[in-house]
Amino acid sequence: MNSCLRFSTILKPPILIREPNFIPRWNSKIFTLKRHSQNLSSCICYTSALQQDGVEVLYPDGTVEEHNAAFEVHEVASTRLTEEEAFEEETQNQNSSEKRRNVEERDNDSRFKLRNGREVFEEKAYLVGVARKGDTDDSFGIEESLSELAQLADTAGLLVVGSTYQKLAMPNPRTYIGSGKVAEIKSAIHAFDVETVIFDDELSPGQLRNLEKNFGGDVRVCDRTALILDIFNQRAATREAALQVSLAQLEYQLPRLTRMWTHLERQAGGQVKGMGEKQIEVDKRILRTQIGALKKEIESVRMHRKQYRNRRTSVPVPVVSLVGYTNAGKSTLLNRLTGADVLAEDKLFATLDPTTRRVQMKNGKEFLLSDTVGFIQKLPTTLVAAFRATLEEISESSLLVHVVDISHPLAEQQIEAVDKVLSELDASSIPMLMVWNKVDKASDREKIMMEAKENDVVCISALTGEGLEEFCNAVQERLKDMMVWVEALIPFDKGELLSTIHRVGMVEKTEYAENGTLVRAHVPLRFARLLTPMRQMLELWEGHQCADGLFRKRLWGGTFREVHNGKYL
Ligand SMILES: Nc1nc2c(ncn2[C@@H]2O[C@H](COP(=O)(O)OP(=O)(O)OP(=O)(O)O)[C@@H](O)[C@H]2O)c(=O)[nH]1
Ligand SMILES: [Mg+2]
Repeated sequence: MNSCLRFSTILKPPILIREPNFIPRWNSKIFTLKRHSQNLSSCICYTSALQQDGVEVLYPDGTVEEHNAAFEVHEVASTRLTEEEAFEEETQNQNSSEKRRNVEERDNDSRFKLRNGREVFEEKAYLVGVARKGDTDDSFGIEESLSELAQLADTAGLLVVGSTYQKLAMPNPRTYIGSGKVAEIKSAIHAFDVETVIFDDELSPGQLRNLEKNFGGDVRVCDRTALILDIFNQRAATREAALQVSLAQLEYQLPRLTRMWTHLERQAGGQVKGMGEKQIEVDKRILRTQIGALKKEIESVRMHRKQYRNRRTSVPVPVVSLVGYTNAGKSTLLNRLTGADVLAEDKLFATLDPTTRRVQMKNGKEFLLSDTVGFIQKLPTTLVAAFRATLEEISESSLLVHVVDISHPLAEQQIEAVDKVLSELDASSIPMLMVWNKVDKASDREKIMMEAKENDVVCISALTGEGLEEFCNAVQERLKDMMVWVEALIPFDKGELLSTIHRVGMVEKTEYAENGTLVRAHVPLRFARLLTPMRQMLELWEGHQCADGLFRKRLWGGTFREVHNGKYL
């Protein structure tokens, strides 16, 4: 006969003991949990679970308590079972454990979500922010910043279960937040089964380590920077983007390496600190070598891009770059104007790689429109530096179009954040056209339209197509402002140059002469350089020395004016 334990009562409602990978076994016992001699409630516990420290008891009303010394655990009874009873008990236990496993599996299965074409496990995340006392009203408020962090977490495939913030004059150098807040978050971790705690600001390596120690267990602590790097990592679809993200991640990891080696110190009771330190040095060296190799590879990508851009400038169509806050609608605008098929979705950082397409206007004019990665407040500097190859596309364009989601409550702050990144990229001096997008969604539409008129801003809806013709005209006008005035004589055998002038420039007048076509037009500076020989031909053709020794210049319409030392008389 099997020796089995018999339980005196089956207690209801059942209370779950939460233990990772815990599978109830048939030889479980029934205990009553008592605290301070007062019966809390009876529950089913498991020997193995109770033997561990820090076991949590989840009550049916959702409250959670940690099993510790405050509990007295009483075994209610244990008797021997007959073989039949034991069999029945075993079957019942197996059934219920199977049910439990199924529920757990279903729970886990439902947390696998498809993100950016990849299946990710939706970890439970808790968000933490700090409002600095003295922050100006025009900056992102803590609640808005946390709601943006929640959007980032969602984009990264995390399930946000709660958030909190603290107002501080200065962040705590050890734990970033105060000890009371740390304790509060610890309770939330237990209550919501949190797996990741995300801080809205960049944490120092020491703060990360201390927080992880404080929160204990398997809770992962990370900051906004790590989250953004993670999103970029998930979204990097091309080799160039992948290289740049890897570089940014390694640069971010380098000062944080110590975290990985603390377990050595712990294992040895802190006595072989040197052992961990040596290993850190070795690892830092490995990381630095990897960083060096990546930088070299990125440099070759950068050179390749540059060559491609140079080839493109030989066809002198002006390049207009779309810049703006992430999710402003840049890719939607590019798609709408060019029929491109760039991914545009209600997620942050949908675009990482630049896409350039030709925009053909109704009047036959054209320009190249380039869409690239969006910006965000507190954009990690490592990321800006690593994405220099991609972002050079912006700094080398003729015109920037700053796309703003005007329906966003923090549109003004977003504009400032974009301007800040542009100045980091030394792109502030490039002429810019401001475009307010999503006017279809804006609540105070009339007011916005009025303000736009006063500030020389174009209002559009990339989604509905409203204002797009006005947008193209405005781009054309801005490009014209940047063009130079040329008069040239284009030989008849260079007909393709003439059609390019019509395409990229603003032609005022053409006239046929005996050895070519006379053109007066505004053309992009780069193109004007290409026309230099033809401008000289015109000079030669126009100016001729007369018998009196003076040069006379043939003017448009066939009249001549006298020229002396290059000046009209
Ligand atoms: N209502 C409305 N929604 C728009 C408009 N333009 C874009 N959207 C939506 O805004 C979301 C973001 O659009 P995207 O074009 O991906 O934005 P983006 O600026 O390229 O974003 P990133 O690539 O993340 O920098 C999508 O869900 C679009 O459908 C608009 O004019 N009106
Ligand atoms: Mg985009």
